[in-house]
Amino acid sequence: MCPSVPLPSPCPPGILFPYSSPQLWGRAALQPPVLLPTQRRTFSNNKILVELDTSSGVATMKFKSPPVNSLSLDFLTEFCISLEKLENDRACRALIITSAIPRIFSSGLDIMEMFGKSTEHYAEFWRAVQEMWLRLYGSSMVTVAAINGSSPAGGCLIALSCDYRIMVENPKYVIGLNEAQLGIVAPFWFKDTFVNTVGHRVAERSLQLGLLHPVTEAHQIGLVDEVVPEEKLQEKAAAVVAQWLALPDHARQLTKSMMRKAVLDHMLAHREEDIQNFVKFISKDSIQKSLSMYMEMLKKKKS
Ligand SMILES: CCCCCCCCCC/C=C\CC(=O)SCCNC(=O)CCNC(=O)[C@H](O)C(C)(C)COP(=O)(O)OP(=O)(O)OC[C@H]1O[C@@H](n2cnc3c(N)ncnc32)[C@H](O)[C@@H]1OP(=O)(O)O
Repeated sequence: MCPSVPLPSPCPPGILFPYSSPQLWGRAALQPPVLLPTQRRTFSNNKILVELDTSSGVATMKFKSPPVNSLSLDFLTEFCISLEKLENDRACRALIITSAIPRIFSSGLDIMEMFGKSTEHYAEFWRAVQEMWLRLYGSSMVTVAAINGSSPAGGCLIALSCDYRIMVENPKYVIGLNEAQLGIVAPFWFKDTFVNTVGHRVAERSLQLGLLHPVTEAHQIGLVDEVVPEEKLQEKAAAVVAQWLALPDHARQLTKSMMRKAVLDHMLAHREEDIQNFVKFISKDSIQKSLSMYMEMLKKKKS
């Protein structure tokens, strides 16, 4: 089958036809088929650092928003811009997402964005959360979450939206959709993304109890695909990416799209309604009180 990129015609003499080599399938196949020295392109903002190795087509994205990589409106905006840049870059075929903050992958949605703000702000914030998920879950790149710390709620959603999850083995790290513990509810597309990863029964129990799973348990239920020691994480992520990139991009991408289309389409069809539901829900006094108590609890835990 032909890739969806235009074929060079005629094939230049003296070189292998680029599409015959699995390593050259896909967007990077348009590069001239000569051995190039490793080339790195870096771009950064104050929340995220991205390094693209143009010879392998693999980008590494590091969250670097202290103290806990919470997903504020600014963070989500920078995240979406970075994803868009990589998606539109023909030299990029894969993305590894990890954290530069010790012990934390991401603490999830920034609770302060959902507390004591205007309805307009809630709507803008929620649209940004949706946008992040649409871009990541619908990405045509190979995406691997290299989870080097705890990853509750929205942080877990980022990991779930990737194609593969590798987590560092550490008894202190947890991951899961713990919204119920905060007195809030994971929206249907969080739930669908979770169900597509761990299956209905496991998701139902985990969501209702708002469980944060220790790493070994997360592995057992299929929430993470592999567990590795910290020092092996990047090496493992690179090996997984290489395995996935060995396939023709168009076949992998069409398969990914087939598997995820129903969930993405469902959300797109109900996007505005979902924003209205969020604004109505989060503006309730009882929900604001729950969030306030949760933040208090976090602060007390420290003292
Ligand atoms: C009918 C249905 C309609 C649909 C309605 C939809 C409803 C909404 C759905 C929302 C979906 C997703 C929600 C979320 O993602 S909510 C966020 C959930 N996250 C958590 O529960 C994590 C909370 N944090 C922690 O457990 C810990 O902080 C940590 C991440 C394990 C790190 O622990 P630590 O000891 O290293 O650091 P700590 O001292 O606790 O924190 C440092 C400071 O950071 C603040 N902070 C932590 N997490 C958040 C956060 N998510 N948002 C904002 N701020 C956060 C913490 O308060 C500390 O601040 P300070 O130093 O005391 O000022």
